[in-house]
Amino acid sequence: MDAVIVGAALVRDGKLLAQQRAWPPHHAGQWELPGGRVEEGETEAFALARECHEELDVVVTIGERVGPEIPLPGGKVLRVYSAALLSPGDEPRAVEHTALRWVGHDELDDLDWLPADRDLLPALHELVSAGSE
Ligand SMILES: Nc1nc2c([nH]c(=O)n2[C@H]2C[C@H](O)[C@@H](COP(=O)(O)OP(=O)(O)OP(=O)(O)O)O2)c(=O)[nH]1
Repeated sequence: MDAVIVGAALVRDGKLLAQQRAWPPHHAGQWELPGGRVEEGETEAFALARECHEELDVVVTIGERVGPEIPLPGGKVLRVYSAALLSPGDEPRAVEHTALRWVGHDELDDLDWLPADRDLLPALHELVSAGSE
C-alpha cells in the first residue's frame, strides 16, 4: 500500500493551528499541518494522535476526514482529519518545528504552505469558518 501521511486540522476559537517546517532545507520555512506517516499496525487516528503528541506535546481527539485525499511525491498520499485538544486549556508547543501559529480564516491564504496543503485550503476555509460560528 502507498504510504499514508495523516494531517491534523486542529481548530480552536475559529483558528487553525499551522506549524512551520525546520527541515528539509527546501521546505524549511514553509507551513504544514501537524502530522506524519502512519506506521505499520497503526490506525490513521492513532498515528495522528501520536504525531500530535510528539510534535505539539498535547493530547488530541480525532474527528472526521477533511477535504480530498492529496497525492504526494513518491507515491504517498495525504489525508487530513479534524482534531481538537482534549483539554482546551492546553497550549501546544513547537517540539520539532520552527514555529506554531493559530491562523484565522482571513489569514489562511497568506501563509507559504507546502504545495499539497494549498490544495486543501478550500476545505480548511470551510472548517475554520464553521468553527468560528
Ligand atoms: N505532517 C505533514 N506532512 C505533510 C503535510 N503536507 C505535506 O505535503 N506533507 C508531506 C511532507 C513529508 O514529505 C511527508 C510527511 O513527513 P513528516 O516528516 O512529517 O513525517 P514523519 O514524521 O512520519 O517522517 P518520515 O518517517 O516520513 O520521514 O508529508 C502536512 O500538512 N503535514
